[in-house]
Amino acid sequence: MTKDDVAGCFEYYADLAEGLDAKQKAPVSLPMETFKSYVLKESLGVVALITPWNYPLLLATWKVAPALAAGCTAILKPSELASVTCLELADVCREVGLPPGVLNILTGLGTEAGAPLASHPHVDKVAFTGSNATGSRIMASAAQMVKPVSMELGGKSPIIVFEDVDLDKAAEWTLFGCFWTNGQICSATSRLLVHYDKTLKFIATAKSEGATILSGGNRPKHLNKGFFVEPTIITDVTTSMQIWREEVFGPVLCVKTFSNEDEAIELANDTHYGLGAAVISNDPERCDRVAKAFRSGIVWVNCSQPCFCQAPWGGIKRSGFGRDLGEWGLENYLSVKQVTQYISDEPWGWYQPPSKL
Ligand SMILES: NC(=O)C1=CN([C@@H]2O[C@H](COP(=O)(O)OP(=O)(O)OC[C@H]3O[C@@H](n4cnc5c(N)ncnc54)[C@H](O)[C@@H]3O)[C@@H](O)[C@H]2O)C=CC1
Ligand code: BAL
Repeated sequence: MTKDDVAGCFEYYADLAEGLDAKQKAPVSLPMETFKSYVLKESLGVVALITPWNYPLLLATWKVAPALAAGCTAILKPSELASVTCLELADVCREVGLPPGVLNILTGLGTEAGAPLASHPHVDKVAFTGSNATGSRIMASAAQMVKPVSMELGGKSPIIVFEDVDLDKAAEWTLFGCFWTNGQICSATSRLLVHYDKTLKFIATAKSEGATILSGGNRPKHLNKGFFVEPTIITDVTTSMQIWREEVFGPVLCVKTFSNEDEAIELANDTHYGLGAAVISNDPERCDRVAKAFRSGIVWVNCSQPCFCQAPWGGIKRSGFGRDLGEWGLENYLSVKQVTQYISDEPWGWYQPPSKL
């Protein structure tokens, strides 16, 4: 899946790059006829792209493709846990004729490679995807030079399942939304809010489909080595518990019940994060209401996790700011310059001409 997504993302931004020239010199309407003004979109310059270990190539591509499309020179610092595919990407870029120095890969530890890169005075912008703790450190060092940053951080995303749905479909999206790629997804919908009436049936369905209910959380018996955790579903959670509030970045789904729409929305939004959120219901008006009420950057209706490079990706609150993907991802690497011209033949008239007397 990743290779196709990577190629698709480069193709998408190649198209947007071709369209950029036509967007130059967009006129700005002014209230005075003696002036005219237009806007230039210019590359930000040298950008540092710092990326995490999950989806190492795809998440790097979400930044490299728009940065190059915007005309930036990029220094990509991949995760020290998963750098190889990014080095391969550099080889491909060289093979297809990208001029030397336009894309640079800097491997190494966060403290030894990432931190000096982020604080380097010749870096014009830092685009970061990773944990909140690292994002906060990068923001603090960038602030010393008033350097722009964009932050794609963690989440603890909710999925609300209303009582009017087909249970099998809801169960599939709920499991996919949390357990896909072992839950190592920033936007994993790991807090399930399910209407009370459906709870027992929902759990029974999940049981019949082989999920581990109220037990998981252990190392699978047949895997003695490595970092494996059974898919885990936890009920009887309170909203003050760590498991409800903090990102696990693993296959753990917390379940709470609600009795009406307002309560579901309140529980969904009761988090410092605001990346993804999902609603499952057969009532389109309710889906619209809930989509508007969610405090998040991404909303999925009757699904969870689909991701298209044409649509904006990113969060609010402590999930970050700025957007990857879509035309918004390109804007991340462009600055906006106004050019305003005085077009009248008359003098400006601030200084009165000397008296003829
Ligand atoms: N919002 C989004 O789109 C996404 C967010 N994430 C988040 O990423 C996290 C998991 O990724 P990790 O690699 O564990 O995150 P991490 O924050 O530990 O590392 C991310 C990158 O930052 C670098 N780094 C570490 N310390 C640094 C420092 N002091 N200065 C500069 N760079 C430094 C690392 O070497 C790595 O390249 C989760 O919190 C997840 O939610 C992951 C994917 C997508
Ligand atoms: N699904 C894109 C990468 C992520 O959410 O971690």
